[in-house]
Amino acid sequence: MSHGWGYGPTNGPDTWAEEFPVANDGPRQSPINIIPKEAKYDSSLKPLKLRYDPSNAKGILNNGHSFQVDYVDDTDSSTLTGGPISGKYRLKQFHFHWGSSDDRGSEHTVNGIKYPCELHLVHWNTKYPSFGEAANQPDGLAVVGVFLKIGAANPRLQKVLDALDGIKTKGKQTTFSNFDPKTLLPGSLDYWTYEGSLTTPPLLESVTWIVLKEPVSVSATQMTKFRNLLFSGEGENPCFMMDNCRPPQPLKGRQVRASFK
Ligand SMILES: COc1ccc(/C(C)=C/C(=O)O)cc1
Ligand SMILES: [Zn+2]
Repeated sequence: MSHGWGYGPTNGPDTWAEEFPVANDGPRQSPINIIPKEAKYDSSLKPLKLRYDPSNAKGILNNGHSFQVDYVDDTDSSTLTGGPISGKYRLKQFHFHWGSSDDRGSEHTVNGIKYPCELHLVHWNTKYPSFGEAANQPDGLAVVGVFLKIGAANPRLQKVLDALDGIKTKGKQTTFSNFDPKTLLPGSLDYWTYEGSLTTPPLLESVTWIVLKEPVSVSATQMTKFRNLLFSGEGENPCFMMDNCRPPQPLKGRQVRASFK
């Protein structure tokens, strides 16, 4: 039976370096703790431009580590431009990381503070022929991170949360159509940016991170729906999906820039 990486006591983030040495040796691992006072305002940073076609949404999948909403990415109809990046990056998927309680769950932290959940919108650089090729390039990926903070129920999340009952176990997927992920973003697109990596194996150091300063809301009841997913497959011992978050990694001299004063 494949052991495989995960978030448990025997296969969690502290064990990943056994199969993926970059976990410990890499100079640009993610996530990180963001210290706003140490971020440098960069007036050359452009505003983010996110243009998504809702009809590109194609499915929702429980991948055994999180769930992801996948997008058709064979044209430039859902793209990220501007911000710290050059050129055009296509939306591939979005997914979340969350905790077992409302005091933890995000991967990035701000002054050491954890949010209960973090959304990642994954994009790839169209100067490369595919996501797979781009994922192996230092400027191949751009991930927009959005913190979720406990508050009023977020109606923008509901369509995603209502789909989770259909993908409870690892490997399950259903169609998921007509969804604009721009509706998940906060009012302000102010961001911090730094050069980092995927936060799950293979932990490729190909990500320009764009972490939004302003969180969006999620209610405690909505958070229970995330935690009702299973890491485990149908017919396996049930293991509820939570704390699927890698802790912050050493900054190793990297500069975090801010798009705002
Ligand atoms: C092996 O294929 C992979 C594709 C995507 C990813 C991502 C997007 C990881 C992350 O979000 O940290 C990993 C593997
Ligand atoms: Zn992620």
